[in-house]
Amino acid sequence: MTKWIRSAQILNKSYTCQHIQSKFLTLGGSVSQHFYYTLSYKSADPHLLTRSRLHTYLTVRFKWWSINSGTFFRGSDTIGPYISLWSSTSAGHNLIKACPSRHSHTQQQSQFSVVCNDECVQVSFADRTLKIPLIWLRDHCRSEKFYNHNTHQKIPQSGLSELDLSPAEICLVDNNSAVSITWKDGHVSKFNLDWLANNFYPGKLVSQSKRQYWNNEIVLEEGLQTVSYNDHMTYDDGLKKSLTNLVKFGFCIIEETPVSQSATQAVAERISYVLQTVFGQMWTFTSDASRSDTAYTTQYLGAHTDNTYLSSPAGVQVFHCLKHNGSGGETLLVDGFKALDILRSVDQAAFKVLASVVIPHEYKEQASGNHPGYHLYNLSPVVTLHPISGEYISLRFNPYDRAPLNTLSLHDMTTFYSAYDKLSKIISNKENELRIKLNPGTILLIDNWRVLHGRSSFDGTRVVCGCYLPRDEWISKARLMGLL
Ligand SMILES: C[N+](C)(C)CCCC[C@H](N)C(=O)O
Ligand SMILES: O=C(O)CCC(=O)C(=O)O
Repeated sequence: MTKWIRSAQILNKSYTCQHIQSKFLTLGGSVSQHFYYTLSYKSADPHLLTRSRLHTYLTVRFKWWSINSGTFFRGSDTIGPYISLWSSTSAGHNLIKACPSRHSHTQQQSQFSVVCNDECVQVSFADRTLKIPLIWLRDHCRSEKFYNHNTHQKIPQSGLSELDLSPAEICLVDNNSAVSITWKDGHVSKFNLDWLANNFYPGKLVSQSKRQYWNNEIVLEEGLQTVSYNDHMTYDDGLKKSLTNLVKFGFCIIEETPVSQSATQAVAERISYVLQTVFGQMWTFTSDASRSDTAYTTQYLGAHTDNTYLSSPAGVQVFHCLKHNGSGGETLLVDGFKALDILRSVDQAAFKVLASVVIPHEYKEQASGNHPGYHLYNLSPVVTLHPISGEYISLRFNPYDRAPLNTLSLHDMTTFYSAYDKLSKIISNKENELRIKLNPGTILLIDNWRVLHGRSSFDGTRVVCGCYLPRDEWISKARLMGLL
């Protein structure tokens, strides 16, 4: 069992080297003759010491060593802009942060420190600290022995949980931009620190930082961002702007498009292939009651998301109004993630209910003509969150397509209806609703996992075409364009 020397916790106080050495001795450590010490004087971390508080400090060079095994464990003093060392003692966990001796690299480098004990490696950056379990690091080794860089696939290791994963050695390499771990079986794993920051949770909440939640006022203040058909179809920058809007607002508008289903298909296929669903690939609908759905009427449709009865709802819904010679028929849009933010702020318990209970949705249609008949049915939570970051992944909200509720206990039923009603009220609040009249030549693409859509009732002849795009495809396209 490796036990590490631990040092005094140094936070916004001034210490002399003697005090620290005595601290070491009381914690059962021993101090080598090379022991000199410089306190950190530059950091984004408000807890760390600032130059103004520093008086006379010796420079400390230290080596990590294990008391029991007696072997040197080189955590060299070139570790980042400051040095951290700790050990698990009865005194509990203390951590020292200090910048290296004057001989080390400049302070401009990103502020980080790397600390290891026998369970995890702690990487402290200026804005966050990641405690990364050693088993995770071994599992994510990117050496050619355990990872195929041509196929971007792992070469699986078995029995990780039975291995002794306390490292034989750990040190910073590649000009302190990577950490190298030598395992007891002799295998060496190297991890770029930026890669760790980007791939270990609590990870970067990229899409939340790239998303702008909106209500009516915010989105109109921002101004409706549109992209011309020509730009969308001709230039990658045009496509990138469309996808940027889709990521940021959860919808995007393409203008000056030819008024046809084929042009609508071309706009959609610039992003990904078109999904085949019970409504076909490209669909055109009007108020002829030809299908078993309210969309095929002139009635008002409250804001909802589509395909809640599918195990994976369409990622994007595309609408293009080809013709309307009457009144009404405005498209309603609501940012579902803004609505969830509002619910969470006013009633955290209700939010948690909708992120935990599972409810059924269905699509039922009798066989007729060239339709074989359908009964699509799916169980899912109203809200899906990332299990670690808490980031919103999807909102499934369609009061029209809810199937008989048979998934809740009597107690849970009351809390569910109360929570669902609260979310419904937020969604139907006009302050959260954007109304757009889709005229021929304007195509609307909606992130169906985030933004709800509906329409006001209408009269006259109204013909709308569109399609569904798969979630994974458009997200992949946005990721490849650096938008996520
Ligand atoms: C879009 N199109 C008119 C073809 C079909 C509409 C189906 C709507 C269905 N209630 C759902 O939420 O999925
Ligand atoms: O008719 C419209 O504009 C919208 C119809 C709708 O909400 C749907 O097809 O899901």
